[in-house]
Parts: sequence; C-alpha cells; structure tokens
Amino acid sequence: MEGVDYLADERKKTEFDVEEMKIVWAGSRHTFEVSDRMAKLVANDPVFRKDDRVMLARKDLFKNTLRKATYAWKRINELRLSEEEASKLRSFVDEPAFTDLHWGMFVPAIKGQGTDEQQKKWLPLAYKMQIIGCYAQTELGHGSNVQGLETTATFDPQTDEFVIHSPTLTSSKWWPGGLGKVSTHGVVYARLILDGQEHGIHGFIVQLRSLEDHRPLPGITVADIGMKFGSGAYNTMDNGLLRFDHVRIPRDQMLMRVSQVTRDGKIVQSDVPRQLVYGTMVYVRQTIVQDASIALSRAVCIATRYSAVRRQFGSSNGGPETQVIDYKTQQSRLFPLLASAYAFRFVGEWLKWLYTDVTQRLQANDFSTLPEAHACTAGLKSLTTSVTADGIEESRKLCGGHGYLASSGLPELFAVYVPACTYEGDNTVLMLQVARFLMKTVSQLGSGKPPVGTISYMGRIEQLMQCRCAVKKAGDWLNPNAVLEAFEARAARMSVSCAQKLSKFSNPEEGFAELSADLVEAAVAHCQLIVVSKFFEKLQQDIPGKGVKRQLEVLCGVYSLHLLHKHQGDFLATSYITPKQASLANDQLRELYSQVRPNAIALVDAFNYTDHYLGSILGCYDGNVYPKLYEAAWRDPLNDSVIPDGYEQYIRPLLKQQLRVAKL
Ligand SMILES: CCCCCCCCCC/C=C\CCCCCCCC(=O)SCCNC(=O)CCNC(=O)[C@H](O)C(C)(C)COP(=O)(O)OP(=O)(O)OC[C@H]1O[C@@H](n2cnc3c(N)ncnc32)[C@H](O)[C@@H]1OP(=O)(O)O
Ligand SMILES: Cc1cc2nc3c(=O)[nH]c(=O)nc-3n(C[C@H](O)[C@H](O)[C@H](O)COP(=O)(O)OP(=O)(O)OC[C@H]3O[C@@H](n4cnc5c(N)ncnc54)[C@H](O)[C@@H]3O)c2cc1C
Repeated sequence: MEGVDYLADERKKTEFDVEEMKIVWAGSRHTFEVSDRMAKLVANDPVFRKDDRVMLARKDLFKNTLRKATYAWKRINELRLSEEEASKLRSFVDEPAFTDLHWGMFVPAIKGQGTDEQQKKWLPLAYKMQIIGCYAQTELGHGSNVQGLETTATFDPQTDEFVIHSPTLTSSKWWPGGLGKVSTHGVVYARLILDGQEHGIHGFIVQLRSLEDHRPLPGITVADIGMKFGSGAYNTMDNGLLRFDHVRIPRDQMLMRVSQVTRDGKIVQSDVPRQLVYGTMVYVRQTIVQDASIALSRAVCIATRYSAVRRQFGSSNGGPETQVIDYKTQQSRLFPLLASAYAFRFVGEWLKWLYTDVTQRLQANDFSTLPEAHACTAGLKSLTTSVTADGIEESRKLCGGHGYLASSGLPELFAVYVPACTYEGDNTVLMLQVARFLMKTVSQLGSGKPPVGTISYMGRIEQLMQCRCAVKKAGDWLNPNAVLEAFEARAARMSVSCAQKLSKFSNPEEGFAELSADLVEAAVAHCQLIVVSKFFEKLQQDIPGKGVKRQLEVLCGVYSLHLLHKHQGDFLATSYITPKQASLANDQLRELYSQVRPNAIALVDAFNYTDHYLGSILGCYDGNVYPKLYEAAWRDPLNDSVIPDGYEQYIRPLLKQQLRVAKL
C-alpha cells in the first residue's frame, strides 16, 4: 500500500533523537545539509535511474555511465555547485566512472607532486575537464612492488625531452581506471634514467589521446583490459592497458616537487622526502577509509530493515511469526556490523584530520609525522576495507534467499566494493607496512625518542607488559579504561613478541618474511586499537540530542567487546585476561545487543540514505518489501513473454525427444 510505513512500529521504539544522530553521522550540520540536498537532487532526477543497470551488457553499461557522468558534470556547472557539493553529487550517482580517477587521483597527484608552475599549467585544464586524467602506476607484472615498475623515462638532453617506453610485455600499464577508453592524459609512473643511471620511480604527465579526435597519439597503444568480477558492478569503469613506444614528452612534464631534472640532465633532490612520490596513495587510502563506512552502512541499513520486516517461526495461536531481528544469532551477526559502520565513520573523520595536519606540516617542511600518517592510512585502509567487504557479504546472508536477488542491492554492492581490498595497495601488503612501522618503534624504545600519536601507548611498554585485567563483573567491561588497556596490552604484547622472535634472526629481512603472518596479526591488533580509541575520543566530545551519546556509548561497547570476543585467543594468549573475564565480556556484549535492538531501525535511518541511493527493495525506507519484490520480478525481461525465446529451438525438441525415449 502506497504511503504506509511498515516499519512505523519499529520507529516508535526509538530512544534517541534521530535527527541529531544524522548530524553526528554526517560530521556537521553543514555536511548533513549538503549531503541531503545532493542526495535528493540525484534521487529526483530520472537521468540518474539505476534500477535497470544490472540488465545492461558491457557496451551499453559503459555508454550509460558516460551519459550519466557527463550529465552530472552539466548539472554541476548549471547549478554552479561548489567542489564539496559536486563531489557529493558524484558519489550519490553511485556508479564507478572515469571521473572518480580524474578527480580522485589525477588532480591530487598533480597537486601533491607538481611544482607551483606545473599546477598553474595543468590544474585549470583538469578543473574544467578540458583534459581528462587517470593514474597510471600499476603494470601487468608489478602492482604492489612499485620499485619494480619497468616503464622507463629516459632523458634526452639533445631535445630536452623524456622518452617514455614500455620495454617488455610485463611493463604494460594495466588496471588504471578511466584509461581504457576515456582519459586524454595520465600521470604515468616510470623509472627515471639520466645518462644511463637509474634514479627511481617518478610521475610524468603524458598525453595519451588526441584532443581533436580522441585517437591514441603516435607510439601509444591503449585499450580496455576486459570484463571484471560481477556482471554490472565495476564494469562501468574502463580499466585500461597502455604501452609506450618511445613516446617523447617535454622535460617539464615530469612532476618535479620531490626531485627536479635540470636542462643538462642532472637530478636535484629537494628537501622533501622521496616517499612523497607515494603521496597520492596516502591521500586516496584516507578517502577509502571514509568510503568504507559508507559502503558498510549501506549494507547494514538493508540487512537491518529487512531483518525487522522478515518473520520466521515462533507463531503462537495464529499470531505473527518472530521478526528475524529478534533472534540473538541474527543480532550477534548484524549489530557488530552496525557498530563497525559507526566506528569506521569516526575513525575516517579522524584520519581526514590527520591527513590535513600532515599536509600542512609538509608545506612547512615538517616531515616528522609522515611515517605515522603512512602507517595509519595503510593500516586503516586495510582493516576497514576487509571488514566492509566481509560485512557486505554477511549482510547478504542475513537477508536469506532474497539477499541473493539483484534487487536486494547487495550482490552489486559487494561486487563493486570487494576490489577495495586490492586496489590502492593489497591489504596484506599494507598491513606489512604497519608491521614494519611497529617493529621500528619497538626497536627504538628506550632510545630517548618517546613514541607519539597513535603509537604513544608503546611509551608505557613496561606497564603494558605486566598489567592484568581488573574486570570482576560483566558491567566492568563498560569502563572505557578497562577496554582501552585491554586493547593496548594486547597490541603491545603482540608487537613485542614479534620483535623478540625477529631479534633471533641474523638477517632481519629473512626474519620479517618468516614471521610475516604473525606480524600481520600484530598490525591488525594495533589498527583495531586505533579504531577503538578514536571511538572513545569521539564520545569525549559534546554530543547534543536526547539519548544520542548514550546510543553511541552502546555502539562503542558493541564494537570493542565483539572484537574482544572474536579475538579472545589473542587476549588470552598474551595473558592479559583470564577465561572468566573473556566470558564476562561476552555476557556484557549480549546485554548491549538488547539495548541496540529497539533502536536498530533508527540507527540505520540516521544514515539518511534515500531509497535511490540504497538501491534495494529489501532496504526500502517503508519496509513494504513483498509487493515490491513481486512487482520487480515481473519487470525482468525474461517475463516479457509467457513462452520464452528459445522454446521452439531448444525446449520443444527436448521434450519431444524425451517422449520418444519414453515410448522405447
Ligand atoms: C553500485 C554500488 C556502488 C558502491 C560504492 C561503494 C563505495 C566505493 C568507493 C569507491 C572509492 C573510490 C574508488 C577508487 C578507485 C580505485 C582507485 C585505485 C587506484 C590504485 O590502485 S593506484 C595504485 C595503487 N598501488 C599501490 O597502492 C601499490 C602498493 N605498494 C606500495 O605502496 C609500496 O610499493 C610499498 C608496499 C609501500 C613498498 O614500497 P617500497 O618498496 O618503496 O617501500 P619500502 O617498504 O622499502 O619502504 C621505504 C620507506 O618508505 C615508507 N613508505 C612507503 N610507502 C609510503 C607512503 N605511501 N608514504 C610515506 N612513506 C612511505 C616506508 O614506510 C619506508 O620507510 P622507512 O624507510 O622504514 O622509514
Ligand atoms: C578495480 C581495480 C582498480 C584499480 N585501479 C588502478 C588505477 O587506477 N591505477 C593503478 O595504477 N592501479 C590500479 N589498480 C591496481 C592495484 O593498485 C593493484 O592491483 C594493487 O596494488 C595490488 O597489486 P598486484 O595486483 O600487483 O597484487 P600482487 O602484489 O600481485 O598480489 C598478489 C598476492 O600476493 C601477495 N603479496 C604480494 N606481495 C607480497 C609481500 N611482499 N608479502 C606477502 N604477500 C605479498 C598479496 O597479498 C596477494 O595475495 C586497480 C586494481 C583494481 C582491482
């Protein structure tokens, strides 16, 4: 029935001010208002419809994305949207496109690695989309190992040019988004060669296609790499391959903020550390952490609403069956994901602050916080994307059979999201970077240089190695200090244990390789501690609105205690807690689930997602799931006719043949 809210009874149970929670989720009233306005603008414009997307074949899918992306650009200009509004609008269009890489990597690479003059030349063109750019780093043979890239950029002093070349098949650029069919330019990463000497990997702005007729320029071979995971999903994106055959570019197209090549072919290093060549990756990893909370909250919103609608078993005297959300097993799978979405939102907010802070410091030639920023962005990117990818799949299972329907929105969300565990750094490779940072920190303890920031807890290493958990009853686990100390002690002890084992190897690199699985576990423990501690820090802030802070405290408890329960092996093995204390934590966790239960629908309403953005019948705001599923089935092209295409050719002869067999 039109206009009936099938979740109204659920919404009546709410114990907090949802409108205020929406502001907390958005980050500020201003961000909420911009988001809300842009989401509605997209939802109300028929050009941005997406319910037909899963039916499209690759070419139509791609053209459809071009149509939407260019229409979005037209609206951005017509409405004179700010950068913030434009970026929100693009995200609500909700379709991976070349514009993600243009705005998300090409522009930031020029901003971060280009000199002032280079920025002055290229950014205005990029801002007006008079050139479209991609980020061409990964090759067929090398992705994780950036130092192993094979593309060469050889300086020719005769002509004052670089010669960009792909010497082998494995040096072909492979994967860059937007490269396959759209980009006119790329920031291409290549080995710099001056007078026969190698000088590491640097970024170069290379024009790839003609601005007149879009044909590849001489010496350039470029194409799409082919279909990817899932039928629709990320196939809206033209990930590309690219080969260079001695392509010449002017010297001033090497991005020269980190190192400069002079007219006579000499390299001059600026004060800036060489790792800044990796700066765009740090920036993007930070945005990916923010996106993780969005993707996870979408999945959780769908699974929570549907769990309140869906009923199975438990009917007595002909009454309604039990809502599946009331099953403790459903709650123990769903509510930690809900809590994780909030936790990732807050750690993402903090990481954005950290990134802004490190950027300002870099501008003032203070490079001291760069290693921590690298470790935090790498580790949190790895942790949040892994949990989110698994969480989307768990949400699908929480929706039973209907979760497998494309109209649930979950299969597509999963297919689009899951490469986040790989792109912008494979999650294991990134955790190993965190492990290196941890081992370095442990080795420097006692050197007089106290660890700061997210690693400052290591400064209390003696206390953390010896302390024992003081929890005596379940409610003691609600004390933030008890929880924080548990996570700190676990992370510190796991790191120290790895460092002790490492010290037994005569070759540290061999030791690191041998112990890498343990090191990854220590890095995960450290990253989980960061998320828990940033959630607690959020709760220190003034949070207005009836019951809002209380709900966040409950979610923070769920987030930390479900981790403690899941990883109790770590906490027990490091002897910080006893089995009894682990069991008390689980008792408290169950109690917290009961407190989430009446607020669950309101907690996902606070994400403020339009039905358009969610793109899910199971997650629709009014909960009127069954009629919508029934109607959607009839819209499937297979139901255009009662007798399917192919009946005469295949089904009828088959049936006849079976008759003949039966007669024999
Ligand atoms: C329909 C539904 C829609 C649903 C939508 C859902 C939401 C979707 C969201 C989508 C969002 C965005 C879309 C994104 C689109 C995809 C973009 C993907 C783009 C890419 O993938 S680009 C390619 C990225 N490539 C990588 O990340 C490669 C990974 N490898 C590396 O980073 C490095 O090579 C390395 C692993 C770090 C190793 O490098 P290297 O060997 O040079 O380094 P060492 O280990 O020797 O370390 C040397 C030294 O340098 C320090 N260091 C390393 N990296 C950095 C850094 N980045 N910054 C600062 N410092 C760094 C390291 O710590 C060492 O320091 P030390 O000497 O120990 O002090
Ligand atoms: C959808 C998508 C979009 C992308 N977009 C872009 C783009 O726009 N631009 C771009 O340049 N690139 C892009 N990429 C490439 C991406 O950045 C790389 O695929 C990614 O960095 C992983 O590198 P790889 O493929 O070389 O993985 P590999 O390193 O080959 O990983 C394979 C396996 O080896 C393991 N492994 C590798 N090294 C180690 C190690 N040292 N220790 C232990 N285990 C290890 C990994 O954990 C993994 O299990 C994209 C990729 C995808 C999937």
